[in-house]
Amino acid sequence: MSSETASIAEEKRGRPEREPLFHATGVKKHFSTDTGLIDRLVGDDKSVKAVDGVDIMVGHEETLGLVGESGCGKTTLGRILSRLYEPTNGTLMFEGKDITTLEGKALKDLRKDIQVIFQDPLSSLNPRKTVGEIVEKPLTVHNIETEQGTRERVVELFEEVGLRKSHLDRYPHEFSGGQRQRVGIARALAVEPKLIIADEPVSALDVSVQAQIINLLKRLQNEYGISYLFIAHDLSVVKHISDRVAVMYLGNIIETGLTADIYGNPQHPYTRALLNSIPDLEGDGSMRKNPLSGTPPSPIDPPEGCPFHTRCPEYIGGECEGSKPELQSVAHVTGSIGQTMPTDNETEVVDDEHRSHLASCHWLEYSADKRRAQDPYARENNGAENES
Ligand SMILES: Nc1ncnc2c1ncn2[C@@H]1O[C@H](COP(=O)(O)OP(=O)(O)OP(=O)(O)O)[C@@H](O)[C@H]1O
Repeated sequence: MSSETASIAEEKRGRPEREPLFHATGVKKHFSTDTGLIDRLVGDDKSVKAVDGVDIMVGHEETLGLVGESGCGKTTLGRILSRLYEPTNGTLMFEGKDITTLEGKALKDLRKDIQVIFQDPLSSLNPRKTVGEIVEKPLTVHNIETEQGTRERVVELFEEVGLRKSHLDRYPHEFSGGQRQRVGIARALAVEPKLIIADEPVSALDVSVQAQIINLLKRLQNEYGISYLFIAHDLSVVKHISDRVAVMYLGNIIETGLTADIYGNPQHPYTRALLNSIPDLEGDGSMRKNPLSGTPPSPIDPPEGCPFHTRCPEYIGGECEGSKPELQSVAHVTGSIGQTMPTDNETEVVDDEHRSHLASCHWLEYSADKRRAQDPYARENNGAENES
């Protein structure tokens, strides 16, 4: 780490900010479909409800993992947060400022703070440019002057991400998938962003290369003080990198919490079923009890009430089909499963049936989230726990 990057992380840590880095509320993205005149006249809403009312926070220097089955809206949400898509509804607050409708120079400046890394770096790297030119471009676009000069800064960025100076004049197709992802990371890092939205950044890579990229992202987080929204369908990868996890289903966040809580003590039936769908690799490799079955309903016509009720193993009838549950803050779960069920910041003892009912009907947000997301020092305080 250069002294320059060390000071970036130190400067970010020293700021007395208490609000989350990113706080989005009531976010919706409804894609219109080509409906006929009659549908439009009778007001039949055939839009794709890709994101359907999401509240989400990302804290300073933290990694929030975003998981859920294919088509649940992860990419759409990531694109809204990075302002690549306009939200249909909702408010996006970044560092306490409303960025929902930024345009022109203000939006260009925001792009410096929020960068995106894509799953397929080949399609996001210009094939006609050398990788050196690709990494240099954001420095020139944003008029970023560095002490050592642009070319030397590009060399330094290459070294930061594990590439060599001799790679500078090669083209993207001359690299392996892992190396291309490193180029994508160097390009994002060039502008020293505060938040990187990483959309399935390792999904296309071999397992050993995945681990290298994850370790690289963690190291850069420590050096530069970056936050990540890490989108992935692979729950094992998310577990390794995330401080907190948000679980998404059919355009909604249905549970968020510290990684250890989500994986060790999931409360929502969907989270439990999703985790049960990972083969038990420490056992005999078989599926666990009650894995997910079926496929999600269409986001054009999501079910009334709890969107998961059509597949929920804990479905209890009419109540699940009533009003759509709200994400609720609940006390941190400390007991073993079934002994306690948190409700509205209180912990009360309930029987198993009541527990299932509550878990089915209330979407859960551990109150520990809020402490963490509002505390810029939380990562340092909790870092040791996460590494064990
Ligand atoms: N531009 C679009 N127009 C219409 N529908 C869209 C558009 N983009 C996404 N969708 C739909 O919105 C829903 C959410 O898609 P999205 O790609 O955000 O999900 P995802 O969780 O990222 O899925 P995956 O893991 O497969 O990438 C899907 O039903 C998808 O078909």
